[in-house]
Amino acid sequence: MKNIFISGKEQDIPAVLANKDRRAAVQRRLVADYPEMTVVAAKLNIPGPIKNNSAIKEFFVAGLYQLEQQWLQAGTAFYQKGQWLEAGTGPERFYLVKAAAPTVKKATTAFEEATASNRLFDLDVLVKEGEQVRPLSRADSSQPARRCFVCGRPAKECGRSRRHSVAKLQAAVNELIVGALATAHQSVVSDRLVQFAQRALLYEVMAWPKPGLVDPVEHGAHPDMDAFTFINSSVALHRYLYQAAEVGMHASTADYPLLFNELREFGKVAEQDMFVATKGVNTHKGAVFSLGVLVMATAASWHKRGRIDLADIQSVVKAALVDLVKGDLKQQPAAPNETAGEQQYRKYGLTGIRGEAQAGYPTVFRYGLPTMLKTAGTWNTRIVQTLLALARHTEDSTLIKRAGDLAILKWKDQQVDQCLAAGGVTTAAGRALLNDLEQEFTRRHLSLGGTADLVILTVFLTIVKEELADGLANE
Ligand SMILES: CC(C)(COP(=O)(O)OP(=O)(O)OC[C@H]1O[C@@H](n2cnc3c(N)ncnc32)[C@H](O[C@H]2O[C@H](COP(=O)(O)OP(=O)(O)OP(=O)(O)O)[C@@H](O)[C@H]2O)[C@@H]1O)[C@@H](O)C(=O)NCCC(=O)NCCS
Ligand SMILES: Nc1ncnc2[nH]cnc12
Repeated sequence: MKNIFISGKEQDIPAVLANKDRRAAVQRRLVADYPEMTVVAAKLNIPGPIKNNSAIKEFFVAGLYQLEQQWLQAGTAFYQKGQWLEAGTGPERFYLVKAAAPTVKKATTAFEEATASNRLFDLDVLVKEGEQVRPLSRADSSQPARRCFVCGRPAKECGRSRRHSVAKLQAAVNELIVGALATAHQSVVSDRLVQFAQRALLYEVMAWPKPGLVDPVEHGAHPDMDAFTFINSSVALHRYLYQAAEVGMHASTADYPLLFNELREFGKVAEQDMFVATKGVNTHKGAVFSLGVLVMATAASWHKRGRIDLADIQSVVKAALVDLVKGDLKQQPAAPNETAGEQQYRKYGLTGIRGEAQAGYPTVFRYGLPTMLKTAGTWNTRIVQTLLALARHTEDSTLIKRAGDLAILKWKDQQVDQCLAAGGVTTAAGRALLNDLEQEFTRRHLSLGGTADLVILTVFLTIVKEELADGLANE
């Protein structure tokens, strides 16, 4: 296990005593200046000479975030009134809370007792007694005394008798902080994956020109939606994307097909959320499925490896979807509300999005990602160039459905080849061809809806690689 105590500046007794005086002065001033509020002084009990470093500071801030959530949820008004995060003597923060001191004390004690690592917090609730300011004790409100985080006996007993060596105390604190930070990192990574996924949804619709797709300039191939419909849809998927990240992040089993079944139930609700947000228009049906799968797989892979590894993310997808085609698509007579994907499987044997997904999105990994990673310039340039690369290699079931004929794939490939040969979006000649093609798709009511989903997945993985790969390694 990592040892957090290898860094940090050792403190001597005079430094600790001087800090105690400084704290007492601040507390006296706050209590005098804000008589209508209760003052809370937050610090940590860190035994030994090292009392602050980046891990200790991060632990302190993450813990107090939980305390603040607790107050917010209880409807308790509060605000911060100064903090010393960098102090060598340990991080400290002061709060003003709009509630009676005994009520605040109950809440802070509950926080200190909520988890093993929260026992390291020392939250003083200050009251005025005559001219003196003193912290309320747990005994004042008949609450159980603080317990030692090494042996569970009353902490005062262990402290007075110096029952445990500094090395032993530090080892216990180390274990608590390392464990708590690993949990905090999980929720930071989940939050970031959700942000990346929503950025991917929004970046894709922003890029222009995109033949057969909605962009901010034109949406002739999709008259029932525009860029604003996509904003509504992307925002509505927030809760689902977080659920997808959490399913992967807390995977207690490598039974990935089971995780996929769990995700799919959330996905069905998300699809309904999307239809409510778009007033019945299908903006992101394919993306709900595919982006949910990738967010879950990225979280599960990070949880397993403690770092970002694109090849491993792909193998988690393959493991999770191992039975998708067999389970979803069966050769059977046409059903009344058959989807385009089901119909194309029955008529042509095409496995569509399910086949692509089950194989671990090979089109994204083989064509999308390499193009996006090597294309320089703005996101617009990278996305449109990637759209072309993906379109060239995708059997887009939305395109086939709109054309009603498989021959459309050959025509699409020829058009894309011409654009790419002219440099795609990176040259004036390529852009002219792209503009013409956008008009042609509109005129013929053709769509590249399935390819758009693969663009979204590629943007997501690119952001994961470029913004998460080097940060937040889960040590
Ligand atoms: C597995 C599902 C995706 C379900 O598939 P389903 O059988 O319901 O539908 P499919 O027809 O197979 O395709 C679904 C969407 O997948 C996208 N897609 C198609 N081909 C590919 C491909 N090769 N690679 C990647 N993605 C692909 C495509 O989505 C885009 O197109 C949408 C616009 O198309 P459309 O709705 O047809 O709209 P219009 O053409 O405008 O309609 P008309 O005007 O003609 O009426 C756009 O939204 C893009 O996203 C396909 O649409 C999954 O949904 C599923 O499992 N469903 C079952 C329920 C469930 O479990 N849901 C939860 C999922 S976690
Ligand atoms: N920009 C877009 N236009 C049409 N369908 C899409 N599905 C996902 N993105 C899309």
